[in-house]
Amino acid sequence: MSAFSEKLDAAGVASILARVAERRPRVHCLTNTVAQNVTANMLLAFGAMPSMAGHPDEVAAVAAGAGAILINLGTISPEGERAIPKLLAVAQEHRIPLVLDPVFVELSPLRLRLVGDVLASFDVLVRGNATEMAVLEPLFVPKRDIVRVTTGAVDRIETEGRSLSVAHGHAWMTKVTGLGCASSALVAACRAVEPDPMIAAAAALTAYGIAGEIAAERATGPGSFAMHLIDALAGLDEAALAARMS
Ligand SMILES: Nc1ncnc2c1ncn2[C@@H]1O[C@H](COP(=O)(O)OP(=O)(O)OP(=O)(O)O)[C@@H](O)[C@H]1O
Ligand SMILES: Cc1ncsc1CCO
Ligand SMILES: [Mg+2]
Repeated sequence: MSAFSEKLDAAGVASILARVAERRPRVHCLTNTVAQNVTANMLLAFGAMPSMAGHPDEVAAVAAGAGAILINLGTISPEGERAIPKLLAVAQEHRIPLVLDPVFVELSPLRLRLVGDVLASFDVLVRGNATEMAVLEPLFVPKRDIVRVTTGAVDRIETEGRSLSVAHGHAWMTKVTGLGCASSALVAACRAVEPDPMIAAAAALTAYGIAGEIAAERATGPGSFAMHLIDALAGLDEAALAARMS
């Protein structure tokens, strides 16, 4: 069956951003040591609230009140490995949506096993780059209803029978570490306020990509781009979205 291709307009993106700004959802992030800071700052610029606790004996308590949970395997440690089943249990118990970022799953059997554990869980969306998502293709075959988000020059958002694409962003987004990890956190923030995970992912990546385009016009290289990206995301409004989505 061919996927029905959908489109989200500026008003649709703006309404999800407005919900984030109004409800300020907390996104609990079990994420890597490289991307923690940029992820937390990007969530704040977006109007969401980051929490990054990772101790396996407290992570369930901290995550229990979150609007969404992000699991990122980038620098997975033995402690992080112990925290993952706690997060899956709390997500299940409190019906908290999950976003999985399978960083470098192509590099180790441990990561592939952990991805399998997370995919067996309730309401999970996967966001990775093209290499990561290609490696996971066999795991998705029996679970076609999982929402799969593959980022790159054009982001593809897919699930059984539906697809969306987002063609915004700038190549400098690949020259600052952790900006993919931060995109997964923004998807989680939108998922916290939007029940349709496909629309949530499209809104987050459209806003992020347009902020990237605005930042690139103000920056002189990857370093200043990172700073301007945070500012542009914080200043995004419906007029700026509409001007670049037409
Ligand atoms: N060539 C490009 N042009 C425009 N935008 C891009 C390009 N490549 C990536 N992006 C954007 O950059 C963001 C991060 O995507 P990317 O696929 O680079 O993540 P990643 O590989 O997981 O990154 P990292 O591992 O460094 O965190 C996405 O919002 C995506 O749309
Ligand atoms: C460089 C790097 N190594 C592990 S996680 C990470 C951040 C980008 O995914
Ligand atoms: Mg990545």
